Amino acid sequence: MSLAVGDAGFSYGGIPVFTSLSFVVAPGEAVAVVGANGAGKSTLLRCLAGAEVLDAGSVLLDGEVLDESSAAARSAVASLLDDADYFPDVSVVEHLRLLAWLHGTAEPEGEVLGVLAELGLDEVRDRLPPALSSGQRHRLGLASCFVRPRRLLVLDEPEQRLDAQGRAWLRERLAAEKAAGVAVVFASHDHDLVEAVADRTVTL
Ligand SMILES: Nc1ncnc2c1ncn2[C@@H]1O[C@H](COP(=O)(O)OP(=O)(O)OP(=O)(O)O)[C@@H](O)[C@H]1O
Repeated sequence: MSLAVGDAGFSYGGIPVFTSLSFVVAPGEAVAVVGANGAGKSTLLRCLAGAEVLDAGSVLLDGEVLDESSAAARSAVASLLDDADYFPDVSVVEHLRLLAWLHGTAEPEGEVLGVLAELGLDEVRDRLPPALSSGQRHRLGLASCFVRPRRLLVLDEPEQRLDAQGRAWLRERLAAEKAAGVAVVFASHDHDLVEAVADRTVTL
C-alpha cells in the first residue's frame, strides 16, 4: 500500500504541532519519523492511523483519503500507537486469536502460535495483560500487528522496552516486512534501528 501525506497540519488548542508536512511511502519502503521529545511524532502517527484528524492537508492510502471508519482501510493498516491498551480479562493468546479472527487471517492458529514464539511470549501466553511486565506488554502490542494481514504498518517507538535481542529481532522483522511489500512508518529514538530499516527520515 502507498501512503501519501500532503501539506499536513495539526494543532492542539490552536498551538501548531506540525504544519505543511508532505512525504510519501511506497510499498516495501520504510520512513522513520524522528525528532526531539514533544516534536509531534506520536501525533503525526495518530493522524496516519486515523486516531486523530488533520487540521489541514491529507493522508491518502493508495490514492484514497484515509477513512478510519472504512473496513478496507482498517484491514490494511496495522498500528501500534502510544496508547495501546488491552482487555484486562483476556489472556495474551486470546487477544491474538481475537485479532487474527477479526482481521480474517488465513490460518489464524498457526499465525498466532508462530508470532507468540517469535516474540518470546510463549511462557506468558495464558497470562492476563495486567500480569505482564512492561516489555512483555509492548511485545503483545507488536504481536498484535503481526498476527493480522497488513499493507501499512504504523509503529510508534517500536523499540521501546525491548532488550538487545528484541531490538535485533525488530530490525530483522521490519526488513522482512519491507521485503514482503509492506509500507512502514515508524517513530523512533533508536539511531541503529533508523539506520538499519529506514529508506528516508522525516524530521519534526
Ligand atoms: N492531548 C493533547 N493535548 C494538548 N497537547 C498535546 C496533547 N498530546 C500531545 N500534546 C502536545 O503536542 C506536542 C507533540 O506531542 P507528541 O506526543 O506528538 O510528541 P512526540 O514527538 O511523540 O514526543 P516523544 O518523543 O516525547 O514521544 C507536545 O508539545 C505535546 O505536549
